[in-house]
Amino acid sequence: MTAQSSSSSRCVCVPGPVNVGAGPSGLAEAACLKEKGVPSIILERSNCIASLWQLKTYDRLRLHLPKQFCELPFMGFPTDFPKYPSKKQFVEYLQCYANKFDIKPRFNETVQRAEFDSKLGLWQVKGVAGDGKKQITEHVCRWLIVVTGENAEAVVPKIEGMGEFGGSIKHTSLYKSGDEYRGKKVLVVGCGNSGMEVCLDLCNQNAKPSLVVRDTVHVLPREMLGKSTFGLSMWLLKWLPIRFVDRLLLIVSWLMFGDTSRLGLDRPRLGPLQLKNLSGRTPVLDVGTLAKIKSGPIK
Ligand SMILES: NC(=O)C1=CN([C@@H]2O[C@H](COP(=O)(O)OP(=O)(O)OC[C@H]3O[C@@H](n4cnc5c(N)ncnc54)[C@H](OP(=O)(O)O)[C@@H]3O)[C@@H](O)[C@H]2O)C=CC1
Ligand SMILES: O=C(O)C(=O)Cc1c[nH]c2ccccc12
Repeated sequence: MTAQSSSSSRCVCVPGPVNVGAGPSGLAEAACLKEKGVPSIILERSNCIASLWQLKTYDRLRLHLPKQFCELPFMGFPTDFPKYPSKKQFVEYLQCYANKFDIKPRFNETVQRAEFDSKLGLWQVKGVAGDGKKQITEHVCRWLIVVTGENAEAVVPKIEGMGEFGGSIKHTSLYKSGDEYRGKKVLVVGCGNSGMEVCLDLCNQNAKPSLVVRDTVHVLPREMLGKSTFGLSMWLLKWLPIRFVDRLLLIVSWLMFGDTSRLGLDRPRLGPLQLKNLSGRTPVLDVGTLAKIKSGPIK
């Protein structure tokens, strides 16, 4: 026990790895370990699995890639799910997955610190649970696996005049639907997959969105010739060099969209797949936004 009466602390030895994060990757990895007979625990700061999906995404979200590319090991999506499952379906799938592999994360426990003792060859992982009455658990283990994802923290840029701005400013992680913006003018900052889709949603709910684009961007159709652009790209990469596949993607995109720079969307010099490989920047998969930019409702 610590000196403070408002907090308690204990130490537990974990026979296998400690995983931080109960998102899709954390669940997949815990299931793989279980299949090999390795016990592990998951510490999750939120109160549910896949918290980003459940709590911080907009209503109209669907997978952008066909379901066969998004399934976790040892368990496919139900056959009656559509090609591009909805957020609700994806979460339902993850819940079934956790049940099937009997994965029970320790919810509401935030990892605050992890230190490796090189003499003992052990990690000491500090998990803090509870609001007022803090329960501190020091997990001692040989392996620590951080599975906290790429997009867990919202980034809100500091923009001059933000403080004096009379309207509301919202990060996409808090955006649910364009319903509350009906009839209003909305400036969407950022033209990644979220920004582009939020614009479309706003437009469909009769708001008046304008999109800020600060840099170049590759917008590709979600499907080409009836095949998913992602699937087609991966298949072509088996036979052709990446530069050639990029060429093909850009030619088909040009045939489908025309010259996107006429809409204010200049393309990077590198092709979409090369850019993804070199910088991690993901191409935007269009689900109807470009047509609305072209026809006028999105500025
Ligand atoms: N259905 C699906 O499967 C979906 C998947 N996603 C995925 O989720 C991940 C996160 O996507 P997303 O939320 O779009 O975030 P991203 O990081 O992909 O995009 C953020 C965008 O905001 C721009 N930006 C950042 N700061 C500023 C600023 N101060 N002024 C102007 N522009 C700015 C960035 O520009 P710059 O490039 O210049 O930095 C970039 O274009 C991605 O991997 C995406 O593919 C997202 C939505 C739907
Ligand atoms: O949506 C994402 O986050 C992706 O990673 C999608 C993606 C990665 N590489 C690609 C190549 C072609 C089309 C989509 C993708």
